[in-house]
Amino acid sequence: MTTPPIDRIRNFSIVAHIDHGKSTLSDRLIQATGGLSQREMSEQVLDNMEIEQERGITIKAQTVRLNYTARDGLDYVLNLMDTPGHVDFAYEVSRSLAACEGSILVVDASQGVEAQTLANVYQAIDNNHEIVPVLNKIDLPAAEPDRVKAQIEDVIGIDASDAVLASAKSGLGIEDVLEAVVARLPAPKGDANAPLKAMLVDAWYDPYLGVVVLVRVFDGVLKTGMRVKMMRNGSTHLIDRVGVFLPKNTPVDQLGPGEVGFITAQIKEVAHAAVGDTITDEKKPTAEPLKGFKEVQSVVFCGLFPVDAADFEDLRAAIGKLRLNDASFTYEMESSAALGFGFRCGFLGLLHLEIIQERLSREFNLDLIATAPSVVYKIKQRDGTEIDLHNPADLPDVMQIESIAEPWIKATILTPDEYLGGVIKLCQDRRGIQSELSYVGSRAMVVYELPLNEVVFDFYDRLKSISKGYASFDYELTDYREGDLVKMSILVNAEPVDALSMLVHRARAETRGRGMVEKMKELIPPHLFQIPIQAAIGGKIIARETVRALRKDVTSKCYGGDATRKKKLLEKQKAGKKRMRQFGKVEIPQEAFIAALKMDED
Ligand SMILES: Nc1nc2c(ncn2[C@@H]2O[C@H](COP(=O)(O)OP(=O)(O)OP(=O)(O)O)[C@@H](O)[C@H]2O)c(=O)[nH]1
Repeated sequence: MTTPPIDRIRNFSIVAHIDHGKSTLSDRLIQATGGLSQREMSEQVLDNMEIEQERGITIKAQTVRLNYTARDGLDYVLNLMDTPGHVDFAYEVSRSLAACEGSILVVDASQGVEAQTLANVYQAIDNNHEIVPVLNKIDLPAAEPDRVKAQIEDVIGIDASDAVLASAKSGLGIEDVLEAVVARLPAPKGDANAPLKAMLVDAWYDPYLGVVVLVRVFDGVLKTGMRVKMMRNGSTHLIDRVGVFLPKNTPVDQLGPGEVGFITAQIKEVAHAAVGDTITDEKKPTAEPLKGFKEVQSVVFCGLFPVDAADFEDLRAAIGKLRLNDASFTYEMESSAALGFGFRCGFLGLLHLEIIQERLSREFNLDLIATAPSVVYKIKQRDGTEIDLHNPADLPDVMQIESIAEPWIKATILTPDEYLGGVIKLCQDRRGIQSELSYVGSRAMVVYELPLNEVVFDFYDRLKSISKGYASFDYELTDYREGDLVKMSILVNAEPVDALSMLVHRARAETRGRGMVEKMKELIPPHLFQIPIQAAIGGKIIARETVRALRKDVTSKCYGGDATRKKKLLEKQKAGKKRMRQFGKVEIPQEAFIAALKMDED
């Protein structure tokens, strides 16, 4: 395969809200350009991780090279860069966008513009992208292309008069999309004779190829046998393979300016290939790296402990494996008085946390207890030092603390008008400060400043239930603000359960404390003695419930002497016990840890 002339290359990504049809459209584009047979089409190609398919969301950016003969009779190479749709992976989105010259904006013609559409399309505009709006799902009776066109112009401020009408499902308008990419998106620019300058767009571990690095070449040429240097960490590597995805990986001789493809270079760990880094020729390096490299930082932390302490080594191995393929996930060992040995893990956001947790239990068969998710607090101490606190259990003595600051976000929520009241109440309850309220057709758009701490627990679930699933939500971190934050402990039978301690705002402590002890009361089974459950700030009890004493004997239900039935019940009880945790004299079921953190606030 030879290098295409640069003016016949188009690099583009697709930005869309979840469910508006990005994956279906991508598959159609691949099919229409001959990359896939009908049979291969039956499985969506770009979303290839099991959880991605189940949840229908895209996590890792992938890319495909499409060979397209346009209506002008010329052959083009179109590189479609897939981007993750969720805010947790915003940095990966921004790198993918920086590797392209244009975007297709997919909007569901029956739904219209959503919060994530806005966030993603503004990012594309910031990257100077030319944007082709595509109204998808026009096969639906509820499709209103004219209204949605007007909405795109109103809200986003881009010309939508020549938006492409398409149905990724029926295949309608797919060729128009390809023609629009060729005609309306600019070709890349670059100098083949300049020193190599390529962007590391993504990296992942492949069981056959090892660490695979997705690159976009800006200047110069990448070839097998070259020694390259990662400009940021200074490491050098011998390139042993250069290729493109068609979508199957296919070797090529070289990648020139404007091209997108992959390399392998016997890199040991994905963590050694930092997204956003500049790759150059070791012998003839470029003078300046590409700008905008950013270290990805964990935003949400939580502890993960095996339910059965004997599984600790398995957990260590599983976490190590996941980390091989996900450099944005961090961990270190942690020990808890209540839960024994486990790991303190850092995530990009809540969805990322849930995905990792789910993979650990599903792919590695581990029963885990997750502690309350926590954000990173900045603590100023009286002696003038500052610390970043990842774990509420490590909070220094109050006497040493000068102030505590917490991260705040700017949240954009779009909701049908009838749920606006509920949405506003939720934001107010979570210490939100309203900064904008406007209408986009019949939908309201509210922008709130919110403490991230109030969002990490169950904000998203609450928002979905208040709006019957119709509200959409997006956020970005803005700043750190000092707050009146206190550490709340939960005591079960007078013993603090460290895994449940958390920092809360003083004004919210009582509500949250009461919610937690009520939930715990429902979930802790009666024992032979009564069990007080308390929430406390320092020595002060702010909420209390009691689990009444009861003799628990499951076999009392079977009168008569059926010995096998009795034995079965006892076995069941034993299996149930394995999912319990012993705290002093009290056993707490695993679900209680998660449920205690979810609040009903109606
Ligand atoms: N009626 C109709 N349904 C469509 C069309 N395109 C996609 N869908 C359906 O809409 C749903 C979402 O489509 P996806 O392609 O998975 O959406 P997505 O935007 O990739 O979602 P993420 O991967 O989460 O970003 C699926 O059930 C599709 O079958 C279309 O043109 N018409």
